[in-house]
Amino acid sequence: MAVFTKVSLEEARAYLSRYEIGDLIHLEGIEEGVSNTNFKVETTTGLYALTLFEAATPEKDLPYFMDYTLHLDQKGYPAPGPAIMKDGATVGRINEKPCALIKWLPGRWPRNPDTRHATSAGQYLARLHEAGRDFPQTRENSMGIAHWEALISRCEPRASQSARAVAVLADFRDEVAWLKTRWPSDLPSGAIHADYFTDNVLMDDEGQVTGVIDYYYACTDFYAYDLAVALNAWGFTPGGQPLPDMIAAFVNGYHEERALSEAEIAALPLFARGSAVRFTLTRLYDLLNHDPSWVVKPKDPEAFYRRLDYHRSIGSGLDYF
Ligand SMILES: Nc1ncnc2c1ncn2[C@@H]1O[C@H](COP(=O)(O)OP(=O)(O)O)[C@@H](O)[C@H]1O
Ligand SMILES: N[C@@H](CCOP(=O)(O)O)C(=O)O
Repeated sequence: MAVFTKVSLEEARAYLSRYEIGDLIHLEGIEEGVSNTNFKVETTTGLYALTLFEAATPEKDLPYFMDYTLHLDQKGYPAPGPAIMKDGATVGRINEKPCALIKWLPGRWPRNPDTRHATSAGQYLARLHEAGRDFPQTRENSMGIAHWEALISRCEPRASQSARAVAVLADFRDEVAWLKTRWPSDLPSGAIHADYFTDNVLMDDEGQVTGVIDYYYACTDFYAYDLAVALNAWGFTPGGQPLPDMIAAFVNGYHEERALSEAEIAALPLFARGSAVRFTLTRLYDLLNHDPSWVVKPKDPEAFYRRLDYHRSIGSGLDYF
């Protein structure tokens, strides 16, 4: 469950009075999610999500996230743009937590995605990149390759309890060194989502995207890296076995909307390896630092580590198509 911070009806009413969005009808805690506290809010003018940002989301970056989603929303992309307060602000505070009221988007994330879902998701990732092309702000990828060695170092002290974790981190020392010598420097780049997982893409009953949420890792990086993150999320079983048809459906959906260059296609296996390292590392860090009394269950790092074997076996980016 993800209501880390409670909000009473009185507190919600007082906060919502800063907006011109009518009167509060209903406030409901959302159990899903692992990072932030979310509520579904119904007012006399419509539906919204109220997010209270917990420690995982840096407060200093909230203006970037709000401006980016507002930009996408204004371009007609189905992103949850923030509601704007009477004084022009988009970020407020409830119970000492920074918070924002954002648009509620229709749809449900696909629990059992098939190739139809993957094609639509691929198309909408490409549209996200196109819609953000003229977004003028930048944000460094705080989970990008420049940070993986430091993340390995932060995992190592606690990893010594587990022979498996020690072996994975030793493998990653070599892997990151190898990736760094080959990482491209001049591919098309811009605003990326950086966490385009199935649970962040809302869809209708026909498997078509209705909304893309959770922009709290958004940053400036290569578009093809964002695609590789998404292929790792959509193209494997929950346990980490590859689903080549899903990978092909996603990548072809993307390519239809935004044609990938030869250099971007060539970089895909490298980016897919890097993104498998990134998510294995953050999941491992969370697992090693998990307190069993916490309600949120840590995600499985092994499932992401297995993806690395698959990408190491790929000869060319064209093999994903
Ligand atoms: N703007 C929104 N529109 C519709 N549903 C939303 C919206 N924001 C959050 N949700 C719902 O809340 C859940 C958790 O939100 P999410 O942003 O993924 O939380 P976390 O960052 O904690 O993982 C989502 O799976 C979705 O069901
Ligand atoms: N998608 C990441 C976890 C990021 O958490 P979120 O709750 O902010 O989406 C993973 O699967 O490791």
